[in-house]
Amino acid sequence: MDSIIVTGNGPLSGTIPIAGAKNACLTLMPATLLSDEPLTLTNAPRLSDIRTMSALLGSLGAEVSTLQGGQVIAMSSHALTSQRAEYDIVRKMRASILVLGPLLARFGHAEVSLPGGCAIGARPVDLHLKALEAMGAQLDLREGYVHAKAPGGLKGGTYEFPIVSVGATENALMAATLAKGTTVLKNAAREPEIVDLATCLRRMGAQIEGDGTSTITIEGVERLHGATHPVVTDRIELGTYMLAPAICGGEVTCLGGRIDLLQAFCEKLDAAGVSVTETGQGLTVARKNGDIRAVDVATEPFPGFPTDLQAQFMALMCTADGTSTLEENIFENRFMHAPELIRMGADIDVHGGVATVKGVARLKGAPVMATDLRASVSLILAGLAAEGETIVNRVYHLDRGYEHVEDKLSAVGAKIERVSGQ
Ligand SMILES: CC(=O)N[C@H]1[C@@H](OP(=O)(O)OP(=O)(O)OC[C@H]2O[C@@H](n3ccc(=O)[nH]c3=O)[C@H](O)[C@@H]2O)O[C@H](CO)[C@@H](O)[C@@H]1O
Ligand SMILES: C=C(OP(=O)(O)O)C(=O)O
Repeated sequence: MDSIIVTGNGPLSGTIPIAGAKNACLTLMPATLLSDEPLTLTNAPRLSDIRTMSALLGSLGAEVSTLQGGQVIAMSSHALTSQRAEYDIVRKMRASILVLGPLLARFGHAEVSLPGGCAIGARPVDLHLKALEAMGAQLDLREGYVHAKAPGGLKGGTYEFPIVSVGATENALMAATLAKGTTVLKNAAREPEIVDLATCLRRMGAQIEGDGTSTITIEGVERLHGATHPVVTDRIELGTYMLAPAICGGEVTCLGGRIDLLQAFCEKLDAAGVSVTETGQGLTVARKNGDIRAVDVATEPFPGFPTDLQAQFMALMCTADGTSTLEENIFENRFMHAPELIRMGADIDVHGGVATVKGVARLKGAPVMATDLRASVSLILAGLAAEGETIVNRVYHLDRGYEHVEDKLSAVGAKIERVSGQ
């Protein structure tokens, strides 16, 4: 297993290119199942999760080829051989459940393994299923699989999500594009990845209105056609790299970054004493006057502060001036980075969904264990600011969501290297 070794060595300077969004690409790829014509994605990120989704689509008989080093993904589902997503692949990645809606909508039946929980929470898929049932799907859970049928096809319906779910909104949105009649999704997720999916589906001929608001209306069409679509910028990768100069000083421009992708996060950075300037190139980030102030944060669905940046923001708060509270409202177990940050000298107290962080003068390097994707990168950020060497183990979590992290950070002056394990 590979490890990443980070040695804190002062201010950073330069540019970091931000990739296309993992979480957009993972829902855009299953959209290919809705059509027998090719779907091509450009600006795709080069990540292990994307390879897992390619393998899943391949197991269904889709043709998936990657071009330009992985930045272009060309897919075709004209000769699908299976509508069954097997546990062996699904268990590797929860986003696999996103093939359910498209398969059911196009073929009238599908079997998809239930993904199971993961380190950050139980993460049920009940809302995905209820939204599909509102479109007439008949569902049966047997032997760990969802067996879904829609004899005669899905029919438009109205479904109000009891809580905001990104994945359930995506599954329902994709399914509704081929349902007969009108579907209205209420209390829908508003994340930029939902807007990106709707934009791509419209390019494929879907009729969708209201994406980006909490009510999405979809008029079903007979068939969707091929399209080429550029994946939206990864706002979580963007926010992560914006925190690098905030944590160790200097000035970094994140190429392709936009404030509207991360408004709530940028406001918290501003309150903490970090300036963010939007230019034609992207976002330029630097400390305003050297000091970082403690700032309270509560995670919320978009447009609120993203849960996927909570761990990284905690790394910043570890050496802030004062005490901050970080409230996690999306996942029940998303503070696993806290004990590892404590090993690096942080002062953090976790009670239920709230972490209280008292800023310390300096973190100290230590061997630490990555427990999930965003926890992993928070330890790297902490390592950039720490005295001495931090060794982050189990970096396979990191490779799910960050391409070439060591190259991107080295390019702005960080001392970071990957060490291959056996
Ligand atoms: C691949 C992808 O895009 N992943 C993102 C997506 O995950 P994902 O789509 O899985 O997250 P959701 O928005 O669905 O989850 C929000 C909350 O709803 C709960 N829930 C969800 C579905 C359901 O059927 N029942 C239910 O109870 C979840 O357990 C969680 O507590 O949005 C999350 C919230 O922004 C991000 O952290 C993930 O990075
Ligand atoms: C939680 C995340 O991803 P996933 O939903 O794929 O587990 C994430 O990207 O931070």
